[in-house]
Amino acid sequence: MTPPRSARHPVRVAHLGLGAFHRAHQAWYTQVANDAEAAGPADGWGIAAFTGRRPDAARVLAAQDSVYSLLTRGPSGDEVGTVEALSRVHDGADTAAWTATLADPDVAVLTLTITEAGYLPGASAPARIRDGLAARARADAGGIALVSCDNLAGNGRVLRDAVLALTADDGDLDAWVRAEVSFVSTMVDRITPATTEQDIATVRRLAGWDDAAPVVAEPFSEWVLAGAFPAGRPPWEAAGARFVDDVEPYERRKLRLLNAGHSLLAYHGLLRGHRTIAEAAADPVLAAELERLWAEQRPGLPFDDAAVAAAEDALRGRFANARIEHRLAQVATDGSQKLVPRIVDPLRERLAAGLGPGEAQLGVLAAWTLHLLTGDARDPHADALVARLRDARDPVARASLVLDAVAPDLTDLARPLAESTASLQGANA
Ligand SMILES: NC(=O)c1ccc[n+]([C@@H]2O[C@H](COP(=O)([O-])OP(=O)(O)OC[C@H]3O[C@@H](n4cnc5c(N)ncnc54)[C@H](O)[C@@H]3O)[C@@H](O)[C@H]2O)c1
Ligand SMILES: O=P(O)(O)OC[C@@H](O)[C@@H](O)[C@H](O)[C@H](O)CO
Repeated sequence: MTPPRSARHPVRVAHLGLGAFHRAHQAWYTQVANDAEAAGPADGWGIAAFTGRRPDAARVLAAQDSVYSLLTRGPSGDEVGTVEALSRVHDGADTAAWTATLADPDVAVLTLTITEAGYLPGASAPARIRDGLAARARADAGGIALVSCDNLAGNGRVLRDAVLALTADDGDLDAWVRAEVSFVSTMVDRITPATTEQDIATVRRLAGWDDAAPVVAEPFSEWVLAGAFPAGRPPWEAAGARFVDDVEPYERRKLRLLNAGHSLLAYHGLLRGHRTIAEAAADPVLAAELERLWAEQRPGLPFDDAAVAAAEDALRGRFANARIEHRLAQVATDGSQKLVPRIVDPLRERLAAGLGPGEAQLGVLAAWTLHLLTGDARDPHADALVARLRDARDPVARASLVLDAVAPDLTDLARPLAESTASLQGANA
């Protein structure tokens, strides 16, 4: 049984990448915005959400009228709410629905959660966006804001570059995109692990209906945005979103403390036999390594010491929330993409500032190397690297290959990275 909807708002937002995070974050902000305005079926902001790669999420959600439960899981209890901000869901392969949605003049915003790899040259999302924008230009449907919600530094700029790379050979479309499309940069934050069977059972008990697509998230949530919305936007500030001139300081803080910390816990934690972020964070060796990493990442953060200390303190509590089962194997995916903004950029900045490479920073790259060599890594963009690592003739050659993949300008660090990897291997033997 699906709970009856109180309203289906007109579609004014499109979304690509119908994963857990979209449902716990942007859809929840939209829900709160609609609630705050007491929006009815004729107004408010409905979302048409498209899957990124597989149709599964759309199938399951369509069977329950796109309504689902959000289980907010604090350190000492659960709260369940119903989200009905999705007005309709689609298989991303449905190109007719996609182009019709983007060509709709009522659609003012396209949000994206397509993972870091989704922006690489050759990925499908930028081409789909180009096709959608071409349909919008043909329909003369006016400006639109594209809002990347992926964990990338300068995500608005990265998206703009990826889209413009595909419009360059079509002068009219290129000029239209440059004039009409706003690429909004964002910092997004809410720890949202993949939903488990156990979560589905918990929601069944708490919500009282058989939700096949609930999503679980921590209570903490943050969204900071910079950029124009030429056709308007939901009043997301009702749920705490902040609109600023420059999102970069917030992005840096998040990527270099939270996400870098996650990567450290994931690669070291898996080598030490842990399964979740909370388990790894409770390991005294890793807790100390995390503090060391945060100290090394500190120089590039544009906040005063008190603000950084407050962010770190909040993170200690968030990582320790053992009721959020955030699997290290999930966090460890796609390291070849994630490690650049999280670890390599801050490491590079340390070197530029005349500081030595951070030992904990090198330690994360060392742990990633050993993770790749286990053969368990899920990172399609590193498959060739894994094969070459296995064939490498010695540890320094191996470290050079790793650096070449994520930091080709830093191959001088091959020897210290090889030493770090050897010592980690010894410690975990
Ligand atoms: N989960 C979180 O805590 C969290 C927090 C902040 C930001 N994010 C961002 O959101 C992204 C998705 O996280 P999630 O938890 O929803 O993961 P998920 O696995 O639940 O969903 C991933 C979504 O991305 C789509 N996708 C994957 N690869 C793609 C590609 N190459 N092109 C287009 N679409 C693709 C999938 O189809 C799916 O819809 C993350 O990669 C991250 O950048 C997640
Ligand atoms: O989402 P990913 O896979 O890029 O990274 C894993 C986690 O670090 C990430 O999802 C965090 O939990 C999230 O960024 C918190 O807001």
